[in-house]
Amino acid sequence: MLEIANLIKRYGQDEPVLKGLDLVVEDNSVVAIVGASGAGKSTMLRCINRLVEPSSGSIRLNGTELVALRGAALRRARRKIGMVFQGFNLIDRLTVMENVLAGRLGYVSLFQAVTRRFPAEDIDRAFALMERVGIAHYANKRADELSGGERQRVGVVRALMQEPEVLLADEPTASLDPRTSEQIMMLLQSLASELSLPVLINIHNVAQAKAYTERIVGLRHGTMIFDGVPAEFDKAALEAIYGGIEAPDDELTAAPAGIASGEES
Ligand SMILES: Nc1ncnc2c1ncn2[C@@H]1O[C@H](COP(=O)(O)OP(=O)(O)OP(=O)(O)O)[C@@H](O)[C@H]1O
Repeated sequence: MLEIANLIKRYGQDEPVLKGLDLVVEDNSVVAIVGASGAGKSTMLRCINRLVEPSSGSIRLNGTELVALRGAALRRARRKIGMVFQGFNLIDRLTVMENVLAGRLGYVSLFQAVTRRFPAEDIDRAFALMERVGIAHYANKRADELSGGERQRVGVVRALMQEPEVLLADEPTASLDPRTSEQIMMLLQSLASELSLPVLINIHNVAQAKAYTERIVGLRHGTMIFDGVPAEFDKAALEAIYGGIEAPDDELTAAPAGIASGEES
């Protein structure tokens, strides 16, 4: 379970970008974080994995306070936080398997990492996860030979190799076509329940947030102004969050293509 309490982040002397956020995400729960550009979505995710230092507040992951951690304790805690990125963040010249095994770097010795002698159980786990998301047959392909959707699956598997206790996805579908985006959202949704993980997804596409998550959190200028189930996310909520500027009307109604067939990949 992820528990965020009174999280404040101020960059320099500027007005806080996060103004006292409270959010509890249970295991097995997929939450979409929506909000206009600059609302603080990325800052929130980055505070959780401590790529950004919170100014104050508390972030607890399964009881461990992350905000207080330093040095080796912080490195150990970071292993438990899986991250999926908009741009995939793969190493192009390495194979799929090598990229996936990078998720184990926090667990193996420097010698094992440099000589790429990963334990057999890591290789087994890598194959099992690649099989699960449908990329096992690409294990020896270079990452830059894959399509965007395949690359994002590699990114997801790499995050899962960390044996994370929470999965954070920052605009994971923004570089993908609509159909592939839906497949990745469905995958994240299924993995949350299969692995009993809390999953937080920053996402601009409100229709996808509504279709593939069970809870939507809306940020505006660093304050949470909506927290509810997709059915409650109506035009008024959209207006409140985006100020009527950014999201067109059909954001709420666009029917994702994959839903009708229930397909995932
Ligand atoms: N390193 C930084 N230093 C100073 N200000 C920053 C820094 N990172 C983000 N900000 C500011 O914090 C605010 C929130 O940014 P953030 O990236 O968290 O928003 P966002 O909701 O993720 O936006 P987007 O949807 O465009 O990614 C913005 O005003 C941004 O300019």
